Amino acid sequence: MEPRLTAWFSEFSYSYSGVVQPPNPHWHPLLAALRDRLNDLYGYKFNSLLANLYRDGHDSVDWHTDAEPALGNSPPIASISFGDTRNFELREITDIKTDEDLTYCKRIRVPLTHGSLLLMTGATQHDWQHRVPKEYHDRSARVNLTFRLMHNSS
Ligand SMILES: O=C(O)CCC(=O)C(=O)O
Ligand SMILES: [Fe+2]
Repeated sequence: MEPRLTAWFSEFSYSYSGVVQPPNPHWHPLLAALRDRLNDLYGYKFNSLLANLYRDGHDSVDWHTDAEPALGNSPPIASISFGDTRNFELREITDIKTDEDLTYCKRIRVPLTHGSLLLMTGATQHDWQHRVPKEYHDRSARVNLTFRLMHNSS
């Protein structure tokens, strides 16, 4: 699923892909300021953050949806990137069940550059999977902040 390093900030715990992140309410002031700014801008109530460090081009996260029950239906996720550019890929999984069928599904590739903000809302987590694939070119470190809205402890 991933080689990458992660840190979790939330009053709630978070379980995904067999990983359990315990509650960690010790927000760094800069991260809390970013969270509050996003909430002011978009009217969401982001209360949690999964921070990801891709150390180089060998770090990655495989195809997944962020559809944990504690995120509720149609979860909003705001993703801010710093450091080296990495490709963020989406593939549509509507009505598709097998890996074989996924060969010909609709795909989108977005290079996420330093300072970029990507918002995933609506049915994105229901209808699409996403990943950050390994790169075969040299890549230096990239930090990605995914702000999430947890409804209860999972
Ligand atoms: O690194 C990214 O841009 C995406 C990270 C991601 O999908 C996740 O942490 O759930
Ligand atoms: Fe994700």
